[in-house]
Amino acid sequence: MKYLHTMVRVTDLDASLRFYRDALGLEVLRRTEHEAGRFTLVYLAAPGQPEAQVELTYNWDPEVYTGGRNFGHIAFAVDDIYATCQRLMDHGVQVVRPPRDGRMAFVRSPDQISIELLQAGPALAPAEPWVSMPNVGSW
Ligand SMILES: C[C@@H](O)C(=O)SC[C@H](NC(=O)CC[C@H](N)C(=O)O)C(=O)NCC(=O)O
Ligand code: NI
Repeated sequence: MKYLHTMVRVTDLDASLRFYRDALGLEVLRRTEHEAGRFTLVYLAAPGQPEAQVELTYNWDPEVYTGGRNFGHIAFAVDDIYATCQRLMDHGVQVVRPPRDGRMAFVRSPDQISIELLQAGPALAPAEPWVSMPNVGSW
């Protein structure tokens, strides 16, 4: 068995690409338009990790997605959690759980999907502004 992808339905594909591609740094591997089913699929992955994908599903006809607590988050290891969080903030993304411990942070996608960011290797040394940055809501 081989892990392929996690699929999330998105309400605004352009906003989601600005988040997953531009802010988070994932690369678009493939995009398919499905006229009959009236939906678009976009597959993304971390650079150099094409085997572990996020599949964005965009239904052309608007739907309301009520996410249950059963879905937790999608997690990524990052080389520098401070730089990653700064880039996300520079793209207008709120860091709901700042990396005060130099190790873990959470952000949410435009559709409120939780994204966990974990520092690869040892935690970074405590540093401002992260040390004194409060949580924002839940994740
Ligand atoms: C190609 C493979 O990775 C897929 O996931 S296609 C699965 C297929 N997706 C859709 O039909 C997308 C549009 C649909 N309206 C939806 O929102 O899912 C599918 O069978 N989806 C059903 C599901 O529960 O994922
Ligand atoms: Ni799929």
